Amino acid sequence: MSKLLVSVTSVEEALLAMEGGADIIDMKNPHLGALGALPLTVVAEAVNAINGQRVTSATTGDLPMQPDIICQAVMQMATTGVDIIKVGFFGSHAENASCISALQPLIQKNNLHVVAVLMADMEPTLEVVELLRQAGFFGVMLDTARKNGQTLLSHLTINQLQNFLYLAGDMQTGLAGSLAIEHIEQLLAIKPSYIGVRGAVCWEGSRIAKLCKNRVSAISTLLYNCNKLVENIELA
Ligand SMILES: O=C[C@H](O)COP(=O)(O)O
Repeated sequence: MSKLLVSVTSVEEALLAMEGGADIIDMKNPHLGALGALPLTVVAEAVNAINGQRVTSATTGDLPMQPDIICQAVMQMATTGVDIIKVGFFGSHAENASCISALQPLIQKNNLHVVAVLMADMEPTLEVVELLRQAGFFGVMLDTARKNGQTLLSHLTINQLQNFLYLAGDMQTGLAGSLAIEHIEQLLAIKPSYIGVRGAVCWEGSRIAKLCKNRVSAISTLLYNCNKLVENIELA
């Protein structure tokens, strides 16, 4: 069963997303980029408001791929009590690899659940997925760095996405990148752990507009029905 991750910008939106049926409440500031970070105080308040009723995650920002900067951002975000910390990998393979090596001991020592976000529109190398697995990352997801009307599926085919999920092995997997309601069915057929959305659940489909609870409910219901369909096809 694939789950629904919804990115929110405030405590108010976190509660609306939960009421609308989101499984993972993801704290993010879309005004500051693809993975813009919210202030730690806002993340901590939202985590308290959700109070264990849903899994929470938060992004550390569109940061330069420098190990000290990335490690510091992760440790700061960990102080909020959020369940999952999402780190964007925006660099070359070598830069990404050095940040993964630096994060490995932090993840192990502090038992952190870190999800790496790879950018489908920045030609990520698939070798990085194996490095993440070996370093003890909790998960890996694909998103798009440029929110310019193109979607995840403008950059990768379903077969390429399926290969990505296969390479992730037992890590959690997420697919995102300006996804809309019409993408859900084909993506659920390849069974990622979760689908991530922001723009699709905001007024007028704009990721910087306010979150709309009815849109969250619509996608959540669609996800439920598609999951059931996939299950029934497998049983038949
Ligand atoms: O983590 C998921 C994202 O917030 C996706 O944002 P988007 O749907 O606006 O590309």
